[in-house]
Formats: sequence, C-alpha cells, structure tokens
Amino acid sequence: MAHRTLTILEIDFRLTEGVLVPRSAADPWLDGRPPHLPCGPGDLPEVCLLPGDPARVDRAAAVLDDFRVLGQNREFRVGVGRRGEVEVGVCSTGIGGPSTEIALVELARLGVRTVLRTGGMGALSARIAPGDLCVVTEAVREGGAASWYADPEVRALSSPEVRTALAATADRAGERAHGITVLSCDSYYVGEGRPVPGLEDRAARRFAQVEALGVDAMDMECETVLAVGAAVGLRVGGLLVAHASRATDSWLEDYEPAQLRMLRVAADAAARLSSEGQR
Ligand SMILES: O=P(O)(O)O[C@H]1O[C@H](CO)[C@@H](O)[C@H]1O
Ligand SMILES: O=c1cc[nH]c(=O)[nH]1
Repeated sequence: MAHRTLTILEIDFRLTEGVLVPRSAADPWLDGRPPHLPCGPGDLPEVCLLPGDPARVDRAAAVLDDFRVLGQNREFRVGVGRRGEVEVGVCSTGIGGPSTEIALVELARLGVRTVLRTGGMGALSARIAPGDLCVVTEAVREGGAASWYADPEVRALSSPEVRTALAATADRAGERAHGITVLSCDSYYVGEGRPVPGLEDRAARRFAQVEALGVDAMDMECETVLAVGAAVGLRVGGLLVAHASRATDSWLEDYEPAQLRMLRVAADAAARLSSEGQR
C-alpha cells in the first residue's frame, strides 16, 4: 500500500477515503506499516521467532524452507519461511529492552500472536554447559522497558503452552533442554558482573548480587519478551542456548552449530503452536 503514501514538503501523507492525512506523531504508522519493522499488513504469520542478533535471522534459512528476508531497518531484520506446511516469521530484536519493546508492540499490531525468543545466554548454574539448550520458565525482572507495561511485582512468565511445546519438541529432537529462570538485565558488562577497567570492584559486587539471586542464567531480552509480549496479548516463550558458563568461566567459540540446534527446535515448536492455533 506504500504507493498510496505521498510526501509533500517532507511530510508523509496517506490517502484515507479520498482525504490526505499526515502521519501522526503519537501513532506513527502509515498505511498499516510500522515506523520501525520493515513490513506491513499480511506480511507476517501468526508465530514469530525472536533472535536478538540480526545475523541469526539469516541463519534461520537453514531450518526454514523458502526463506526470504522482507527487509532490515536498524537492528530489526525480518524474514519469513516455512517449517513443513506452516509459515514461521523471524524478527531480530537487537540488544536489550528498548528495541525489544518496539519489536513486540509492532509485531502484535501486525497480527503476530505467538513469539519465541531464540537467543544466547550466560549460564550461572553449573548444571548448564556451554551449548546446552534451555526452555525459559520465568525471567527475573530488573526494570527497563518492561516496567512501563507491567508493575514490578508482576512475574514475567512464559505461556504454559509455549513452554510445553518447546520442551516436547526439544525432547523429540533428542535434546536435553533445561527448564530455567533467567535474569534479564540491560547491561552486558557491569550489569552482568563483567570487569570493566576502573570498575572491577563494582562489577564483582554486582556478580555476587546476581549469584545470590539463585537464577540459572543471564540474558538481555527475556524479561521484555515475556512481560511486554504478555501485556500486548501475545503468547510468549523463550528457547535459549548457553553461549558461555559463568560458573566454569567457559565460552563456546564454535557457536554456529549450537545456534542451529536451537533454531531447529524453536522452528518445530513454532509450527506446532501455529497448527494448534488453527484447530
Ligand atoms: O544471542 P542474542 O539473542 O543476540 O542475545 C544475547 O546476546 C547479546 C549479548 O551479546 C544480548 O542481546 C544477549 O541477550
Ligand atoms: O554471557 C552472556 C552470553 C550471552 N548473552 C548474555 O547476555 N550474556
């Protein structure tokens, strides 16, 4: 519908029932297209995978048939493919709460109904080794973008049917996926207790604080996906892969195969959830 948009004196107008209407600043969608995600009405299926990293959108081509990229704007790269007979979307969220919030709100308005974060994490629990898959039960909330959508005492939980689909699909693929609680934080370095020159003590205090919480892992988007997604009416869940273990101070250098295992399980779960929705 972009052909119906006119730009006059650098202001975008849309033609609505024969009348030219300028783009609203309060609600800056134009002809059903959002201001950030590079897609429009009818482009996306009802289930969407949400990696943080835009490069993981292209990796999804290895697990989805007829995969095509719809476009990229900023950190938001969007593609669509098929797992079996079922269409599955993939949209990168970028790093952290603010860009993830934007993706969720725009996806919900574009008609997506179920979202699965497919991301990396740092394991805190010694039972989780680098490369292990984990199904998220809950994200511990540390504020940020999600606090505008759900009060701090509201728990950020995955939807039971999404969690069940991910666990069952992982099991069928022969993966021993851990059920985990993840702490989501909008800071990768000091916030995740990593030393920064001159801030080593602060980072060490933070890491001790994180360890005392007793969570299984840390990432930067699960809270937003679960809390904002639920607030805007989506079914939500997350399948994570341990890129690193903070318990053993180990890092998975050959990360690609682990990401593909995660994407394959997530794509199967997405197809399962989508066909359940159609019954
Ligand atoms: O693996 P992705 O989904 O990119 O996410 C993880 O990687 C980034 C940090 O390197 C953060 O966004 C973290 O949550
Ligand atoms: O240690 C890690 C690894 C991936 N993602 C994170 O947020 N932390």
